[in-house]
Amino acid sequence: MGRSEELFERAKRVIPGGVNSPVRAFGSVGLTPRFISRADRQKIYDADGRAYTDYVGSWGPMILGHNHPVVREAVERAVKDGLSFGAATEHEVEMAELVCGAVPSVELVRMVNSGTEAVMSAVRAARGFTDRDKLVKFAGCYHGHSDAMLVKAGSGVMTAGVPDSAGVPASCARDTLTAAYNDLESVELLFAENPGRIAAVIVEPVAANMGVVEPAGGFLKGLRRLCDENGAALIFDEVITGFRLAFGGAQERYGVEADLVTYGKIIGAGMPVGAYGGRREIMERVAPVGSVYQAGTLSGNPVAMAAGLAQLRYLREHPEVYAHIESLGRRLRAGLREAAPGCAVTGAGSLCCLFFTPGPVVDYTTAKAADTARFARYFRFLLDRGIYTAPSQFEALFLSDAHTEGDVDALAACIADFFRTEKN
Ligand SMILES: Cc1ncc(COP(=O)(O)O)c(C=O)c1O
Ligand SMILES: N[C@H](C=O)CCC(=O)O
Repeated sequence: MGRSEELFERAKRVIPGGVNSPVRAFGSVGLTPRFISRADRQKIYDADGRAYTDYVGSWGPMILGHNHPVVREAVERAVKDGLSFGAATEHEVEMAELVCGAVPSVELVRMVNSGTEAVMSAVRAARGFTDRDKLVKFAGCYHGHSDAMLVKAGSGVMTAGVPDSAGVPASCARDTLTAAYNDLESVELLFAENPGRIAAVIVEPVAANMGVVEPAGGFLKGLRRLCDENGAALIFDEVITGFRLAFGGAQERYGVEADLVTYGKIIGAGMPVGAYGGRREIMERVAPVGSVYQAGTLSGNPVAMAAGLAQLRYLREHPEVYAHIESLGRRLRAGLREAAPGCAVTGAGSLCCLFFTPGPVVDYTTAKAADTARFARYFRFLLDRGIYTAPSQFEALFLSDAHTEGDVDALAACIADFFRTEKN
């Protein structure tokens, strides 16, 4: 038995399913999860000392690659001053100034500890501002695990066999309405059926939790128009896309401004951080200015802020990072189209996905058509050859500045081998 197997057996005795987040359990690919002991640049190393080229990047935060010296040194400096004060710090001011300076629609921003918290709080702010209860989300989009968001959710929920999660009271889910991604008519219909009752429409501007699904031309602008016409707030969940698809995120890339935006992952550089922000008049409803209550003992933690600030400053000062990961994304998608005949290849910038269905994949239903048993065989083939990708069809493949053209060519070549092996 290898060390990962041993650790998994121990873990299962004391942690539900042996993991602290379900997708990590490798359940949908029928394997024992690898326990990771360290990571550097584009490589991660498991407890048995095996090296893998990593295309998960901690699910997005590691846009510069693992263990980047600029981030590591900032953390080391911050740690020397103490781990947490439960009081305001200069780091938080700098972080807020940086985010507001990067994203025109964000006039005020509040730091929290995860993407889940960011979304939950943004939704509360939208409800407080509009004095309405209902919310529109899209099937297959994932916005963390707060009760109201576990309705037709993406990510691990798509493979868990509990599409809407047990334990969510019907009263919490009742106000969550679901529309189809890339289908403006389905949103129009919900507005028509619920006049004056919808507080917000929340969307992943590029859906990256049902595999990767790009917004069709006009979809995001159409959502902007529908929200304006109906007095609802438009919330972009940029937990994955923020500071990844451009420094100003999906809003910059697609030229659409949201009323509220949520962040996580990259702004924490690997530390547990989230944030929500947006128009001043909405964010001024948040306590202590307004009556929408939201708080956090560790929010704006100095060590986490130091890590996030170091990464964001580096990104702001090195636009060539975006040029590099964009070009890697294009190269990988081209390689996959050649390597994987009959499969849909999707993505935007440094997010990519290979769907085991011919596609086109445009929403939850078409994503769900993927052959997950075949995906599991593909995943195992890659893992055996030292390539670590997300252990589920319904996740993204993340590229970082540490990846090279050689890495993505090797990945495409390995996938081509898988397809050849399958034929024989
Ligand atoms: C788009 C999106 N929103 C929200 C979340 C929730 O973030 P967290 O896992 O940090 O709570 C995630 C990822 O998990 C995500 O991908
Ligand atoms: N899709 C999720 C985040 O983006 C995967 C991370 C997790 O659930 O552990």
